[in-house]
Amino acid sequence: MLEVRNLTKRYGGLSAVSEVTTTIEKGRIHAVIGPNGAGKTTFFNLISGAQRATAGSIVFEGQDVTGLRADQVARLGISRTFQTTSLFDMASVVDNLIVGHRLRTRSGLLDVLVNSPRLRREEALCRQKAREALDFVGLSHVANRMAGDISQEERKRVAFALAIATEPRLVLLDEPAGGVNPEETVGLADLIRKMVRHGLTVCLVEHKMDMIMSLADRITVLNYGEKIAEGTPAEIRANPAVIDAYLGSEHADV
Ligand SMILES: Nc1ncnc2c1ncn2[C@@H]1O[C@H](COP(=O)(O)OP(=O)(O)OP(=O)(O)O)[C@@H](O)[C@H]1O
Repeated sequence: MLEVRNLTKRYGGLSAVSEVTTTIEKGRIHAVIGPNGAGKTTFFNLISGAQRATAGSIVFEGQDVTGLRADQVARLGISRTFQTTSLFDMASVVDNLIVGHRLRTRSGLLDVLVNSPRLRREEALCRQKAREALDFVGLSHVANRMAGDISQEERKRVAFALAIATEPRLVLLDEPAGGVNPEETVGLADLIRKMVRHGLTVCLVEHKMDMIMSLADRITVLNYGEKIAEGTPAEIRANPAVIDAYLGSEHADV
């Protein structure tokens, strides 16, 4: 589904991502792990079009998407979440979703000024999509709550809803279980499995090893921007290069 070849991002002398080649298979859960500063977020930024690669290529469903802008990548069917979810705290959860969705739809300023039929159609569609997405992530009951009043775990679920509201085929989740307790982590892992059952492909960055090891079909390990290992959770757990990389960091819990 996604073919990444020799992907590289350099900042002056530092390679945040260096010659990374990997394939994300359709209908799977693919995890990207690595110690702090390994290049995981930069890798996501490159795929989602938030940053431009210095070298290498990214091909999504046969189409070269290298160098496309984030909105173009989103329209082609790749969406993402961020480590921290920025919401409008004084607006309702459902309105946050509508705004998030509208940012990726097509009405221009002119449509807004003349309240065009297209705008009204899009508004109705956005509201429906927002409701569907909230229902999917199990948040219908907080739809009308102010976003500032919901829990960290519910914010994580809103992030998922924002990502799926645009009907992507590939979703990139950046630390989907960051800052939530173990019980909530299990709930979020279940939600990720549900996304895959509904036809989505998921790639995630996460520090919580228990979650990754039970959830991922395949794991790519980055260290100092380079891919040092790739395989099933069992293969990764037994890989000496991975153990070395983690022992040299604060995360010695592979
Ligand atoms: N805009 C930038 N300018 C310069 N260096 C950067 C920039 N963004 C990231 N880096 C560097 O690139 C490397 C990779 O950073 P990145 O944030 O991708 O790592 P990460 O694996 O996501 O880390 P973490 O697990 O802490 O989120 C780090 O050394 C970081 O300092």
